[in-house]
Amino acid sequence: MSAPPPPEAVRLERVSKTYEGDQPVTALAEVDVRFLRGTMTAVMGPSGSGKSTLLHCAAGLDRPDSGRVVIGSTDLATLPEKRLTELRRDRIGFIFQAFNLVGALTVEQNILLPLRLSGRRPDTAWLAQVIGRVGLDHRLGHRPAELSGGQQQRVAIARALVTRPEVIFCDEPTGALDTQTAADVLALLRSVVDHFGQTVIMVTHDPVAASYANRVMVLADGRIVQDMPQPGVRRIAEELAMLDRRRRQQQPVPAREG
Ligand SMILES: Nc1ncnc2c1ncn2[C@@H]1O[C@H](COP(=O)(O)OP(=O)(O)OP(=O)(O)O)[C@@H](O)[C@H]1O
Repeated sequence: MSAPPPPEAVRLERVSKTYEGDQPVTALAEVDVRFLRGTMTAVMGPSGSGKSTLLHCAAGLDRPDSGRVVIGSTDLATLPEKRLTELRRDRIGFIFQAFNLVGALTVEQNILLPLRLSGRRPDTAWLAQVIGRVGLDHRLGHRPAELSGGQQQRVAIARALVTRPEVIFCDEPTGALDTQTAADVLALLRSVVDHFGQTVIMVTHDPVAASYANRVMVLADGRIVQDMPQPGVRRIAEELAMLDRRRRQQQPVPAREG
């Protein structure tokens, strides 16, 4: 019998990343973190604190200098480039601020693209469920340019869900949207966690967006300095303001314990 899957969808163990150059920058410094299955985590922190680097290393888009990234039971360091590409295609979903839809394809073709690229047939029942959930039933034949920003982001979410990925990485998924549309998209992401048991890891600057998450992590200078279970908007805003004050006074920010 094979071992049961680990409770976490993604695990980072002492992950470090330095960008070399005239003045090397340590973007991540021995980051240890686990993201449990069926949860939504917001990753926050000031500009340059390492959020995108963490997301890219965790998603296998970039390799850390040291430490391990494990998705499910797969240690990414053990995979050659081709297998890593396949893993990203088959087991991970991406939702970015720029929707990255293909303009020449219809909504339906965009949603099905990841399956086409991996030569897999769509599971029609699942596809119908995903399209229904994102509310795009009546838009399948349209091209992205004919849709609003919120609708385009819904297409990107459906495209990220169609392969039933183990984890969905989002980078400012609501950055380009107005308040109401952002709220709709966040509620949708929340519902895919609650209804489909997906794992969502979302980088955001917005305390309101972060308040949809089960957990909010704050990075500063490449380290996790705060890790809060279900904080409200007010607590998140206070933490960020305190961090900002400390940075302006050039006080060191203590790393979280544990
Ligand atoms: N390709 C690169 N070459 C050199 N330095 C880089 C590179 N990418 C990122 N950095 C540096 O690493 C640090 C962390 O960058 P990162 O993009 O992860 O931060 P971030 O928290 O996502 O910032 P933002 O909120 O502004 O997007 C920053 O100091 C940045 O300047």
